[in-house]
Amino acid sequence: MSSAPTKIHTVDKEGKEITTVGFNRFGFDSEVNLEALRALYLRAHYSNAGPNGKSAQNSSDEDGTYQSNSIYNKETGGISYTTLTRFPPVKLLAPSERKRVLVTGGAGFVGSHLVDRLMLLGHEVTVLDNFFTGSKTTVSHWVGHPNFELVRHDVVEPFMIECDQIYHLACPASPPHYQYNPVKTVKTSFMGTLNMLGLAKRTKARFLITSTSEVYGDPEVHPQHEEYWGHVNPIGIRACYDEGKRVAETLTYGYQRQDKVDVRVARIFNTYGPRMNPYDGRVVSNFIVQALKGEDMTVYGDGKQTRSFQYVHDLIDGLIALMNSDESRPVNIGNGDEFTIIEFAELVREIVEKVQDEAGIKRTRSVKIIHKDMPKDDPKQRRPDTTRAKETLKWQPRWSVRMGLEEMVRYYKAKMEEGNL
Ligand SMILES: O=C(O)[C@H]1O[C@H](OP(=O)(O)OP(=O)(O)OC[C@H]2O[C@@H](n3ccc(=O)[nH]c3=O)[C@H](O)[C@@H]2O)[C@H](O)[C@@H](O)[C@@H]1O
Repeated sequence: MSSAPTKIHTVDKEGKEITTVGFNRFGFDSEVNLEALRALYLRAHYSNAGPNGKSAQNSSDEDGTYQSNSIYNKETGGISYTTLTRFPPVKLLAPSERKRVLVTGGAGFVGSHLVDRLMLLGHEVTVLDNFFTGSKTTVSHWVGHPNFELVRHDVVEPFMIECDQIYHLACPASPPHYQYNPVKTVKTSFMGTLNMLGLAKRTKARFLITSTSEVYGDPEVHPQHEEYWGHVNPIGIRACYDEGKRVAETLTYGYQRQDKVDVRVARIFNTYGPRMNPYDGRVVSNFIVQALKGEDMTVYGDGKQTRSFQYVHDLIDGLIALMNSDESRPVNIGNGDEFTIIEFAELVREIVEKVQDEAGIKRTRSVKIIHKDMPKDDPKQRRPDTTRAKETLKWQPRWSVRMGLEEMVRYYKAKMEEGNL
């Protein structure tokens, strides 16, 4: 089903139109046009850069987006994939400005957005991924580009390459995924980080690890600031991830002290956006998919636990700013807008209904909120104190939760229409 084009009006928390993401800071220009990014993940009828939006730069793909398509045939049960005949235009940088960047976990949800940004900015990007939770489809629009390389590799094994910057993201991040094979999760955090730090030491590349708010465990300090040591159950079902990331931070600062490796540590708080695996079990993807399909939304426990959700473009701004800044202490990157999970379920339902109304879709039933058992050790509250990021990176989130959710709902809705969800 192809919908009529929807002019998207995206405003920031202050009501100002968002037309670009990123900024020129710390000698690194990370600014790109939002439409150029959207053309890589939103279908044309949801992008102002589509055939009717006219702002697209020499777009070659039929529908004005730079995405490879998957076409599902219901009758045969077969799926066919197309590749692009022309790549999205990237910035032409002087060789002295062009960085060789390694992104581990670059085919994952966050990794693929970082890759899009670095590629559009004109850098040379190598992605390492074992495709355990990442997927080739998230970066397939870059495969074959002269600035891009995709390598199937598991970071628990050493890897050699010459590079200037390493963004080390590789690790399953959703609770059902990281608990699926807890030994492998610890191994990935420990050995993967050890290998990548060894690589940084040899190449003198700057090393950034994406740590997590889960290092604070079930926090007794609220909101969480970077000086808080956390409250983690070291033998619980979440420990493989929490303790894995804690030891990864320990290793990172060990290499800094011992070997003078130039390190950056980002503690990422709950993040959502397009390309998040719809079945990875996290709350944002679960709620949107359930509401779009007209299924009941599953709130765990009484739903009074809180989370604070940030949109993926804000996170990428923060990661790039941190990498290029002089801040080597851990930095929280997250959005301070805190919701109880019940409130959040209601917000998602309202936004899904808005997007459905916009497309003239009639709902067959009203979506109910139901309760399921609370998973063990689930943190009761979480909100970042982002004073450090504000002071040292001059970074703060621009996307309201509502704006980001609208875009994510449109992304999943388009996937659903293609038979891909
Ligand atoms: O982003 C973070 O800071 C970290 O925490 C998250 O873990 P969690 O906050 O538990 O994320 P979700 O699985 O999305 O759950 C959020 C809350 O919603 C609840 N939930 C989840 C799924 C669902 O269907 N219903 C539901 O009520 C959970 O019990 C939890 O209280 C992510 O999974 C980690 O990748 C990340 O490092």
